[in-house]
Amino acid sequence: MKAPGLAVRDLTVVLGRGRHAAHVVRGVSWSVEAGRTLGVVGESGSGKSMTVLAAAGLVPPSATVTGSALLGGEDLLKLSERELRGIRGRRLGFVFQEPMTSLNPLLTVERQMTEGIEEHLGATRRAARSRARELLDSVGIPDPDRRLDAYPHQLSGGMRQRVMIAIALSCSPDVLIADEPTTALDVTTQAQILDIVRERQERTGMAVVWISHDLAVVGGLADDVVVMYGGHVVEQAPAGTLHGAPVHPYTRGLLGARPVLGKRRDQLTAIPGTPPDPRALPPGCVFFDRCPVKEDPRCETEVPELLEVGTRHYARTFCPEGR
Ligand SMILES: Nc1ncnc2c1ncn2[C@@H]1O[C@H](COP(=O)(O)OP(=O)(O)OP(=O)(O)O)[C@@H](O)[C@H]1O
Repeated sequence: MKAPGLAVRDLTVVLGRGRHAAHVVRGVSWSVEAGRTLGVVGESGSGKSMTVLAAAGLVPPSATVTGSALLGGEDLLKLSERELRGIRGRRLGFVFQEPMTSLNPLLTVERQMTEGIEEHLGATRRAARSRARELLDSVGIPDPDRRLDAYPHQLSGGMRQRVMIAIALSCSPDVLIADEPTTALDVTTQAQILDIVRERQERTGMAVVWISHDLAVVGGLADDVVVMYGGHVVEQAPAGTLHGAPVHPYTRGLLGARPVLGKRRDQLTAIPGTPPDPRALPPGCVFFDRCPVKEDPRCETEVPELLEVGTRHYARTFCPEGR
């Protein structure tokens, strides 16, 4: 049977209440099928992480979440915490940017890896250790037996991230959620980690949601890309379309800010200004303050809808460019 993908539908996350409520995810819909990769890009604070955390029931207690998050036919938002615990780590694997915050510094690599394998797959301690050894080997960790007995601080950053990936893959999840997993790593380790995920995906048909602030990284590995800004999806398209024919002024800005050969990152022209405060969103287009176009009288007063602008291509703007 084909493994199920993940779909979020009209997902909204509000943190806090009343006048100070922060609207951090606003009616977000996307889906990723088995064997496919969805890239989610946007600047820091655009709501990328909160969307997937909400889908997995990992939001702060002050959060109100509405909409749905379907894993196969099952709406994760309707499940109890206990049911979700059985799904996280087993059917949904997570890898975060900084493994030091996700790994427990007091437990050996072995313990952190075998816990989930024992709990979710019902393996014995011995079988779990053997599986953990295989997994470390499969993510390119040399001398896995020695690493199993190590504590996280005894490993390099790249190795810790490989351990995180091994843990995320340990129960063969239907969906891997990779939240900026390679941002802190050198380019060679980044490429190796992308390869590990891709190879696993080809073998098992796992769906992948790859979150990044870097459109160039995501463009190279995703089938489809969602661009988020101020809690909204502002553009969504197959990766090739998004790179070749972006229409939202924000996406066009992001692509302009992409590093090019021979240019250092700090020489790039970033989009001037800062993203909106989710506690005080503008009444019109969420990108209004920073938009170099804003030529439609509605830009300042009306929130544009996400409309179809091409084949499987959607944009939320009154000022589509480059068409
Ligand atoms: N635990 C929290 N408590 C309060 N506010 C939060 C919490 N986590 C995130 N936020 C806020 O929610 C908004 C969306 O954050 P989110 O982490 O989803 O953004 P992001 O696009 O993933 O950014 P980054 O790339 O920095 O992770 C931001 O304004 C952030 O400040």
